[in-house]
Order: sequence, then C-alpha cells, then structure tokens
Amino acid sequence: MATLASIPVPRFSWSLEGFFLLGLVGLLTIAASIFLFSRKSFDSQLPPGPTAWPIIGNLHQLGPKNPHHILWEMSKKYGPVMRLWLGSHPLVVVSSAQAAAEFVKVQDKAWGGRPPSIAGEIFSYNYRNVVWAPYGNYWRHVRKICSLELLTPKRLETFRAPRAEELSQMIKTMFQDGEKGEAVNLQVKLGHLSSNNITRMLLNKRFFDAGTAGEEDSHRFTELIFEVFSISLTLLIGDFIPWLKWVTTVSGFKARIKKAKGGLDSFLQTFLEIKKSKLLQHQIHEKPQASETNEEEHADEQQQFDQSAEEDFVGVLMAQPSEDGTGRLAEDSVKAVIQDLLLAGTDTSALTVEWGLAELLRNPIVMKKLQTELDTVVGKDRIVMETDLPNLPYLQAVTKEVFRLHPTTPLGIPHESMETTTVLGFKFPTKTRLFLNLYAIQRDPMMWEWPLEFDPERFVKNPEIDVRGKHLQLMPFGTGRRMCPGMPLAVVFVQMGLARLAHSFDFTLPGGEDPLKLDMTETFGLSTPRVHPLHVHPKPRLPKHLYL
Ligand code: HEM
Repeated sequence: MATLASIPVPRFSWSLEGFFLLGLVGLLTIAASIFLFSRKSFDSQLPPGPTAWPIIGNLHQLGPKNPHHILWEMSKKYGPVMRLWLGSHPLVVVSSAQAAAEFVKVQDKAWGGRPPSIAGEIFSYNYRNVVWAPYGNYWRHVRKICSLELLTPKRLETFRAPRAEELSQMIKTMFQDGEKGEAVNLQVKLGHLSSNNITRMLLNKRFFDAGTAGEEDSHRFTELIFEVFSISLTLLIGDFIPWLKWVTTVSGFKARIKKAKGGLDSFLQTFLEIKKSKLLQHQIHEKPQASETNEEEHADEQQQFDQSAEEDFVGVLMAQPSEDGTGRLAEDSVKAVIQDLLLAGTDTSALTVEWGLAELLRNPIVMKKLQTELDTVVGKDRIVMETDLPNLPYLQAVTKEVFRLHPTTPLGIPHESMETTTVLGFKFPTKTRLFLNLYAIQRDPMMWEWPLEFDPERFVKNPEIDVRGKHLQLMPFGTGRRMCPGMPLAVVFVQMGLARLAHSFDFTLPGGEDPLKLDMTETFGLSTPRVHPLHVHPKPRLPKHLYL
C-alpha cells in the first residue's frame, strides 16, 4: 500500500508561474515605482518595518529560510509590532504577548477576518468551511456546530475507545518492529495514528495499517491529501497582487486546483451517499404510517438524523440545521467542514508528539522523571488510559513545554482586519493581514527564563499557565474568536501519545547516534515537520502481553 511515507513531504514553494512572474515583476519594478508613493500615504501611520519593493513588497524576504525565523529576526530590529507588504496587502506581524493582546483580545472582532485565497476559495466550496470563512453569520454558524456539536467533551468521550485502540495498534507495531531489530520511522507511525483517529471520527473508516478502507481507497486518500497539501503550500502571485490573478488561470494552476478539488469532492460525496442510503433504509423499515402533521414528520426525521449522527461526524453534520434554520446544512458545507477537520487536525497533532519525543530523547533527565511518574501513578502492569491524565502533572508540564517550543502552526493562521483600526497608536487600513508569530512569542526572553531550553520545570512551578488561550505567552492554538476548536482533542492526543510512548519503551537512535546531536531543524509548511523524521529503536519496558 502506498503510504504518506512513500511520498516526499510537500514543501512550501512558489509555483512556476510565481518564478516566471517574479522575473517579469522585477523588470516592471522601476516603472511601477509609483506604487511606492501610494504606499507612503499608509506607511506613515503603520508600524516600522523593512523597506518594501514596488509591487511585490517584502515577499522576496520571506524565504528561503523558515518565514517564522526570518520574521522573528526582523522583529528584533523593528519591534514587536512590525509592518511588511505582501504584494499590495499590508501585513502586521506581532511578536510579543502584550502586543498580541491588543489585537486579538481588545480588538478581536475587528481582526476576526481571514484573507481570501485562490486555492482556499475553490477547495472550501466558496468559503463554506470554518478555517477560511470570512467573519460573519455563516462562520458563526459552522463554528458553533464545531464547538457545540462535534468537538465537545461529550462527543470526544464517545470516541475514547477507538482512540485507545489506535494507540495500542501503533504501540504493537512498534513492539514488533523492535523485536525484528528494525528502526521505527516515528513521523510515519504518528501520521498514520493521527489520520486513523481523525478519519474514524469523521468518516467511520481507517485508512492506514490494515485499514478498513481497502487498499485502493487508502491509496486514493493518500494521493488526494498529498495533492491538496502541495497546492496549499504553493504561493500564488495572484493572492498577493490581485491584478495578476489571471496568471493562475493562464499557467494552468487553476485547472490543477479544480482537478484536486473534484477528486476530493467525489471522495467525500461517497460518504454522504452512504449516510443517505442508510437513512433511506431506516425510513423504509422503521417509519410509522403517515404522520399526522408536518411537525410530527419533522420531529421524526430529526430523530432519525440524530440516530445516524451517533456514528460519525458526517452524520452529525448532515443532521444540523442550515444557517437560516429553514432546512439542513447544505452538502457543500458538510464536505467543507469535514475537509477542514481532516486537514487541520492530522499533521499538527502527530508532529507535536514527534517533536516531544525528540526533546525527551535529548533530555534524558526529563524522560526519566516522566517515566517515574508514569510507573508510580499507572504502574507497570497495565497501560496508560485517558482517565489517568489528570493524575499526571509532570506529563502535563512536559506537554506544555513541547507546545511552547514547537508550535506546529508557528505563524498561526492569518487574520485580516475588517475595518480601519487603530492599535497601539498605529492606524491599519481594512484588509490588513495579521500574523501572530507564535514561535517568537513563545520564545520571548521577556516572558521566559532560558527561553530556548527545553525545561518542563517552568510549568511545574507555574502550573496555572496553560494552552487554552488565556495566557498569551503560550498560545499554540491561538486565542479569541478564531481560536482552534480542535484544542481539546489535540491536547489529549499529544498527552496520550507521549505518555504511551514513554511508558511503553526506552529508546535508542539508529547507529548508536548520540541523542544530544539529534538534528532539530524544522521546515515550514501547513504545519512544521522535522526536516529529518525521527527514527528510533524501541526497547520494551512493560510485560509482553501489554503490547499484543
Ligand atoms: C497540535 C495540534 C493543533 C494546533 C497546534 C492547532 C493550531 C491552530 C491555530 C494556531 C489556529 C488558528 C487560530 C487563529 O486563527 O487565531 C487553528 C485553527 C483551527 N484549527 Fe487547529 N490546531 C491543532 C489541532 C486541530 C485539530 C485536532 C482540529 C480539528 C479536528 C483543528 C481544527 C481547527 C479549525 C477548524 C481551525 C479554524 C478556526 C476558525 O477559523 O474559526 N485543529 N488551529
């Protein structure tokens, strides 16, 4: 079976049209210096920032290194509120917790928009999803469904058993690989684990490790997701310079996006059709004789939807009312939200666990302390369960420290101002883009002692600081209206992943490599993977029957 491991991880890149156009744009630069003058009228009211080129602004300065590193370095010169230009759009980059509070706490609503994008518009059925939906009634509606119907503690509890089963399956295959003396590629293992977890919730199917989906479907799923990721990572010149939008069409890239969207759409539609046919069968077999009133009919239908909803998120979503309350949520909205959860929820969580284990290997004293806590609270004659988590304070401290040093969306998801706003004395026009540089904020020496050290003790001393958006010096999930609704699921996934790995195994690196020399280089993408996936040799610490 083709797996994500057999395909190279997509990287952040300009499309070919972008390279071609950058050359063209270079030639146009002098002629277009008029743009400089028009920008100047804004610039005097905006915060300080590096000199912007005509037309492309500062786009050329955001590579080839990781943009969050580059912007962090720049902020040391220009300050925690810094201005750049992304083509024709002003961008404000915020690099301190205090400044972030002014934007996403005090003026949260004004900055609640999302910038539009060519690929985003196509993939999201014209912004029918949550992530890219503009701030407004529709976004509020689907966001509420996410928070109050899908990712609720109660709903997540119903998926506790499948989550435990998936984790045990991963530990088992690691045990078997270990017995054969094979090194385990943790990026792949955790990627499959996270993907199976999410797709079992969303679609009631698992696609990896002897998945229930069948080889053909697994292959198709992998290819589709890879293509969507690759496209999403391609910077399109038309997203930054609107009058060059036509290039995306002429270069053929728009056709590629539409093809990928078509594939994903028909893949997801299959799941909606299964659900509809189940519902129909249910109606044929169970429906009593004609209901007396429309109201009764509606209540009856509602109940049937509710029953089918218990199975997976597709069912739950199909049972939700439309935005205006006159019918059901449109099928495009169902697919757009499912797509969101699939893309936002898989890599982010898996990569956090991988970074966490790498830090534990480089810090054997922390690993020892964590294993001692696990052995004391859980013991060595059973496996860790989610109900143990509240009794594992050191694990919680370790997890927070991993989220602090390795936010997998280091620049968050861009916000956009919906009106002209004044913040900290600077005036920002409508449609100014906002990046919260979470990477810089969470390493800010003004907020953290020894900020570059992996030291969970800081959270042992200050356990009240958490990742739930109240303490802006630690906000890997963002904060405010647009904060990540998947946070409860992600926190459990990361805590359980680290707990089960540390409890089940001791680890060595292939070739006897010294863990202190482990390469911790990261690369920017939709999330932030290690450049070199972590490979380990696991050595069991528990009785054999707990693995099989
Ligand atoms: C370690 C794991 C994760 C991290 C670090 C993370 C981080 C983030 C961040 C920083 C944002 C942007 C917040 C903002 O705009 O201010 C976000 C948004 C979002 N996340 Fe997550 N996330 C994770 C896991 C998940 C999971 C598991 C799901 C769902 C299954 C999810 C679904 C979403 C959605 C739907 C949004 C868009 C919210 C909106 O625009 O209203 N995320 N996430």
